[in-house]
Amino acid sequence: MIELLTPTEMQRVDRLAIADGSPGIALMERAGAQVAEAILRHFAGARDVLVLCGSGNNGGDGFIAARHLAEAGMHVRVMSAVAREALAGDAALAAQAWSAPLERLSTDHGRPDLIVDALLGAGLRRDVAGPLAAVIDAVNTSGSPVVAVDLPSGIDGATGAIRGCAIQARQTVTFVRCKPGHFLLPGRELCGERLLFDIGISDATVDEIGAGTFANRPTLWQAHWPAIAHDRHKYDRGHVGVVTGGATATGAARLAIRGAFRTGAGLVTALAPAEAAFVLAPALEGPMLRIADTADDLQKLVAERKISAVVIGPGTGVGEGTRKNVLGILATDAAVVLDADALTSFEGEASLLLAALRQRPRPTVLTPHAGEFHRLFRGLLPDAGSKLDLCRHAARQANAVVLFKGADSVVAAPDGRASIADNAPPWLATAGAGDVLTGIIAGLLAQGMPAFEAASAAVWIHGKAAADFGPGLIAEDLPDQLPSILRSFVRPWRDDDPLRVD
Ligand SMILES: NC(=O)C1=CN([C@@H]2O[C@H](COP(=O)(O)OP(=O)(O)OC[C@H]3O[C@@H](n4cnc5c(N)ncnc54)[C@H](OP(=O)(O)O)[C@@H]3O)[C@@H](O)[C@H]2O)[C@@H](O)CC1
Ligand SMILES: [K+]
Repeated sequence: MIELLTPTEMQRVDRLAIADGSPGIALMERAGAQVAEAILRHFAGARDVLVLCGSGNNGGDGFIAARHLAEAGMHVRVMSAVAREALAGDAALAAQAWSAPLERLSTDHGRPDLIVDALLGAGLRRDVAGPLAAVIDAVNTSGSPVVAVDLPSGIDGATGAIRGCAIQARQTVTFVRCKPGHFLLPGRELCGERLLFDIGISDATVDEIGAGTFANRPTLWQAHWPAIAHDRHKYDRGHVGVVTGGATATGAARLAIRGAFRTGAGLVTALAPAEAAFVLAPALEGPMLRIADTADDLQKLVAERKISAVVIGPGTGVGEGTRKNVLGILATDAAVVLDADALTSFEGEASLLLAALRQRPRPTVLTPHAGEFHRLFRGLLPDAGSKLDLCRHAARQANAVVLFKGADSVVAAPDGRASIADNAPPWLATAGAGDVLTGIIAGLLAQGMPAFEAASAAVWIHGKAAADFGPGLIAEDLPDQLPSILRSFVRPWRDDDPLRVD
């Protein structure tokens, strides 16, 4: 269930399911029943429930949930945005089955134990304003917990944006598949806890849509996890090169080095300017050190040392030197991760970078945070668009995998696939965490994992490492969290494994 469907894709799935013989009202009956079941399970103590129903099918789900909750003994009031006669289709059928009176939608809610938000779901088409906005405001200030049906009203299911104003829910009950708006901020925050229910639409029906957006979960990428065969030596496990800054700026590269090493690269080499050698040498034990003062030196080392993946950017400085080094590295056969200064050095000269990327056949991952993303791609992408849309455009333009970092990190590939992560805790926003991330990506690329999967896996592992550690995390803690996470991806043991001793 890792596909994320936009409201438009969801409507297509809906139509396919109906054409295959599941009547719309049957789907709505199951959706409404699931909402009621979730409420009975999670808000069992609620007595007075207020259900707010909109004019479309989201409201239809609300009428059905109201019926089930009343049958279960709760005291239920229903407010409707329109009169019964003004409802159409399945929503009209659902309202008919609610025999108690309908109140007119107003801000006069009292203080119910629970409010069910069935005002707007996948059919949100414009910004919320006027009386409906006043109702949403009243709900948000009422102090009553809210269960949202499908989406918190006012959240755009495709983008996670607040359209005018939106409900802050305690829990959101959605159906079939989550939507990008459940994962992208601020939508994710307004959903509260997210519950996903099956309403009888088969995976085969969802497959027909050919979704290209996925929740970033191990099931998305674990089939590509690098296998560790016992007959391999360290050279077969990939060689990561990390370009470092000068004598006073080697910390970021050292974090990347540790991330790459812990991720399982067989060899890691610091590629450092001569002035940094005496600072770096005592700080490296397993990783090696080679001197590279120019782009030529870097190219030679990559070829001679058979370096399979290079990180460049953390701490390397913004300017001509880094620009030349990046272009030199991009001309090699190594997989490349471009971060931080490697991206900012092309501000205003993105065409130079894009030209080099477009003719490059090897895997490349760009890892900008929001500031770096907008600086690099300014003027090259549409003015408006969600983080997901912009990241996809950027990946196509750059012919590279783009990882747009943040609390809702998006990874997009040039072929249109994208993943959205939701597992990064707030304390992961700490200096140097991004440097470790570049090392994890390079460590996976060096071991042969494809770029989209490697970047997505690295984001998930990075978030999990931070969540496992907990508050108080500093970037230096992240690499040491990796072994316990990676253990779960090692291939299962076999009884006939010659090296197995238990
Ligand atoms: N997919 C599934 O599998 C299933 C989906 N189901 C459910 O159906 C829901 C989708 O239903 P939907 O398409 O009828 O849209 P919905 O969210 O009710 O909104 C449309 C109404 O809102 C109105 N409206 C729009 N924007 C507005 C605004 N800014 N401010 C004010 N009004 C606004 C719009 O009015 P109009 O634009 O016509 O003026 C129209 O009347 C989905 O979220 C899920 O809950 C389940 O029942 C079964 C299985
Ligand atoms: K809703």
